[in-house]
Amino acid sequence: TMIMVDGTASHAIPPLLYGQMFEDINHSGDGGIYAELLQNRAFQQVTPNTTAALYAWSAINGARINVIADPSPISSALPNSLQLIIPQGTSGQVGFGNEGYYGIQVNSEWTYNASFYYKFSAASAFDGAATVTLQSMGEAYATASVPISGSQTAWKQVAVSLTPTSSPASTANNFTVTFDGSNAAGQTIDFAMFSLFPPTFKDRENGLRIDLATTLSEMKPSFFRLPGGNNLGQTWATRWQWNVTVGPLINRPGRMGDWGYVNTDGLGLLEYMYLCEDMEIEPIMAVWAGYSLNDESLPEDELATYIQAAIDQINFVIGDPATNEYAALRASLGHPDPFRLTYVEIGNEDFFGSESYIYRWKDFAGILRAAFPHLRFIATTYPFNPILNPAPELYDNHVYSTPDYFVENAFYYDAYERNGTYYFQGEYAAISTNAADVFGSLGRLMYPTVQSSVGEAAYMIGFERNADIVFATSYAPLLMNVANYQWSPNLVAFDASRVYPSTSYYAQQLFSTHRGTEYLPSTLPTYNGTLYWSVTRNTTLRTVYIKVVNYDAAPASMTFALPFEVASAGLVTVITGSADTSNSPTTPDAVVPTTFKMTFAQTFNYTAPAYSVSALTAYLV
Ligand SMILES: O=S(=O)(O)O[C@H]1C[C@H](O)[C@@H](O)[C@@H]1CO
Repeated sequence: TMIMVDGTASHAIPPLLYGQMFEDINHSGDGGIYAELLQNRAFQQVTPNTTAALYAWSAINGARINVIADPSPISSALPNSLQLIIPQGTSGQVGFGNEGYYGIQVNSEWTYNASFYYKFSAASAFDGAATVTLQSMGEAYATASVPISGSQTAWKQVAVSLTPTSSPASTANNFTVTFDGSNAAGQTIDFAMFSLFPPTFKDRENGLRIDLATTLSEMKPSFFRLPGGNNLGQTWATRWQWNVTVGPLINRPGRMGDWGYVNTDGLGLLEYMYLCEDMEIEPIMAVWAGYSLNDESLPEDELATYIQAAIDQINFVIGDPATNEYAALRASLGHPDPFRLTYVEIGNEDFFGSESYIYRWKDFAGILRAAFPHLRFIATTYPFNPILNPAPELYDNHVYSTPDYFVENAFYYDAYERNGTYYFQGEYAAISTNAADVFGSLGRLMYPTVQSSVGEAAYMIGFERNADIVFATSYAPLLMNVANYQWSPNLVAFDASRVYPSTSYYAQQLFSTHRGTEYLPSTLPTYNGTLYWSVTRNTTLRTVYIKVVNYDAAPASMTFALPFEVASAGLVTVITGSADTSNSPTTPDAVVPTTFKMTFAQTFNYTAPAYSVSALTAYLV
């Protein structure tokens, strides 16, 4: 294949072309990137006096534990507490433990911060101590003692640091709080708001798990879509409410997320903004827009409260503390300066509720555009279907399908009308090999495969060729706790101690780290073929990037004819492997990018391996 490259750029590569879509699905947040190690730490959204309320907690050595609706709760947001009764006649260490989110990594290089609140519902003469440990099967890796006084009838927070003496390979460890049964016999003690944190990304308080945040950061994304796809809330009752996700953790009630588990909202709006700030990326932030399942959306005359909530949410992020109370709240929480924000999404996948979106978009976009004229608002129905007023400048397209679909549709955006509308490919992934049952189980992928990642890459070549109208793209979903997930495949899998970047993660990383600032037209790939390429240039770095995608089972020989000179010394980074290969916990590095030196000339040859994604880097002379 002979490819002629044009030296005149046709369009810029927009700054946000590659980024990340986040929502708390598959324990992406709680039990994932949010670094809290204890599951069900505050008994949020559980029914007292049930076994389920004790999820992840267990009694030790004869203790009796129960989640109660506390008559004097730690806060109105956290009505439940854990009541411990130490029966008469017990001896040894008696108390309770937490198993974490399917394990707890114990690392002797880390100092852990543990804390909890306690009170005695009735004053007692008890004057002793709680032993706090990180342990497995009775072997304590870290131990600390906390004075506990029976005179403490009001809630009191206690904190200890734990430094393990070894790093067990297994993550089957527990956080425990116990008492010496002999001298604590007969005591009843209430507990609330437990927390156990390891060191965090950029040392941020209430922050992020370092290995996961680092992996995401190393993909060099430019944006972070939050707080969700579906987890924005598909019903009024379960909607995400920004204002109850900020401030002290004991004031955050949490909510039942859209994926079947309680969201603590410890990863709240301010934490999301710090994530963006610490990863030097900008948010694409959604506001809940009155959508309900089965199109039982809020009627137009009930929207005002939620439009105001959206205004307040935006002001919390970018408002002036001198003039806006929610911006002042941000300042009081330690961040007086506004955060970066350009893009605000109105709802999520409102094509499921497009009839009501006609008025919901009209009112949300109309009022928010007037309130924030410099922000850009994204519609989430199908483009121009239905027709919306005011006309959206931006649409968020989502597509999940087979690897073949992405190859067959590599020219999807070439056919789009250029009419001043720009597109966010906010969610896409090859999720199944079975076109007849994409969302079902037949052919569904557990992890991305070389074939699915190469298929996606063909589609991504189309993003660059059409970056005059495609301004942002992100694979979805981003994260998956392999111990408890609701959706597969995902970009990055993880367990309690390890991160497993997928073949699609490496493809995303390859495109994102070889972006260029402008697109150079070239001979068009064959429509519905197996070989795709794009040429971009970074005028500042004086580099030329050529991405090549070969979806064929055979290598592809190519000749590129450049209209300018390049240095002979260049590089090529390749991702390749057999079609069905995945990176997984059992084969974490089955496919990783490899980089080679490559000799360039104004006309040069390149052979793309079978099933491969390549990024060639040449240097202008
Ligand atoms: O069942 S779907 O609608 O396909 O769910 C998808 C679309 C939604 O925005 C996101 O939350 C979810 C997984 O990424």
